[in-house]
Amino acid sequence: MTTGPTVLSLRGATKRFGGLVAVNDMDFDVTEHEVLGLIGPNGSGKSTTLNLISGALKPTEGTISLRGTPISHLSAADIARRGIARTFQLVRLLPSMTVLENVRAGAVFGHRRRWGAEADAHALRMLALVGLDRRANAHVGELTYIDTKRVELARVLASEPKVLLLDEWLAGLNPTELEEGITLIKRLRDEGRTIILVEHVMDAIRSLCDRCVVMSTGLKIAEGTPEQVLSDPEVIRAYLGDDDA
Ligand SMILES: Nc1ncnc2c1ncn2[C@@H]1O[C@H](COP(=O)(O)OP(=O)(O)OP(=O)(O)O)[C@@H](O)[C@H]1O
Repeated sequence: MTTGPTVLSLRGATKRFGGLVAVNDMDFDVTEHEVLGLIGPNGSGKSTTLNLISGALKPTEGTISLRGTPISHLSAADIARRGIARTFQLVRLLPSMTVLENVRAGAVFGHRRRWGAEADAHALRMLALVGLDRRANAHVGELTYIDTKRVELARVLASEPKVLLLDEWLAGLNPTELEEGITLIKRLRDEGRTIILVEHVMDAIRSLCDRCVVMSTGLKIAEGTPEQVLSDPEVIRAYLGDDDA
C-alpha cells in the first residue's frame, strides 16, 4: 500500500511559536490510498503538523506539496479547494441546521461544487457511507455524540477530499462506539482513500494504519509499520516519559 504515487510531501516543515519549535524539520510523504498514522505523546506537535498541512498555520520554514505542487503558501480555503479536508478535535457543526444541511454545507468547500438536488443526493450518499442516512432530517442538536462525529465525517467527505485529515476522530467515544468508529474508518480505508490519522487509540493505529510517523517534541523520531514503530525503544521511551501516556 505504500508504493503508490506520492500525494502529499512535507520537507523541512517547521513551525515556531516564539522560542518553542512545535514542529521541527518534519519530512514525510503520504502515498495514494495510504493510511498514515501521525502519533506521539501529548504536545509532540501532531495537531500543529495537521494545521500546517491544512493551511490553518503557515510553516516558519519548509515546504508542503500536493502532488508535487507547493501549497504551503496558500490560504486554508485554497488548500481545501485543492482537496485537503480535515475533521477537528472538537466537532464543528451548526446545531440549528439539519444533518443533511450540515453535510451539504461541506460540499460547498470542496474542489467540486454541487447545487440543488444534486447536492442533496450527494450529501445523502455521504450520510449513507457513515451510516446516518436515516437521520438526514434530524437536527444536529438531537444526535448522540458518535452521530455528531459521523455527520462531521460525512460533511468532510462531501468535499471529495484527495487527502483526508482526521484529528483524533475517535477521541471521546465509549468502547462500543469506538468499535463502530474503527469499522467506519476501515470502510473509508478499503475504498482506497488517502488518510492522515492523528490518534491516541493504539488499537485503532494497529488496525487502520499502513505506516506511522512518530513525533516527540516536534521531531520525527520513527517511521514504519505500526508494529515496527510501536516496538521501537525510542518510541516507547518517548511515550513513557509523557505523564499522560
Ligand atoms: N498557537 C500556539 N501558540 C503557542 N504554542 C502552541 C500553539 N499551538 C500549539 N502550541 C504548542 O506547540 C506544541 C505542540 O502542540 P500540538 O497541539 O501540536 O501537540 P499534539 O501532539 O497535537 O498534542 P495533543 O496530543 O495533546 O493534541 C505544544 O507545546 C503546544 O503547547
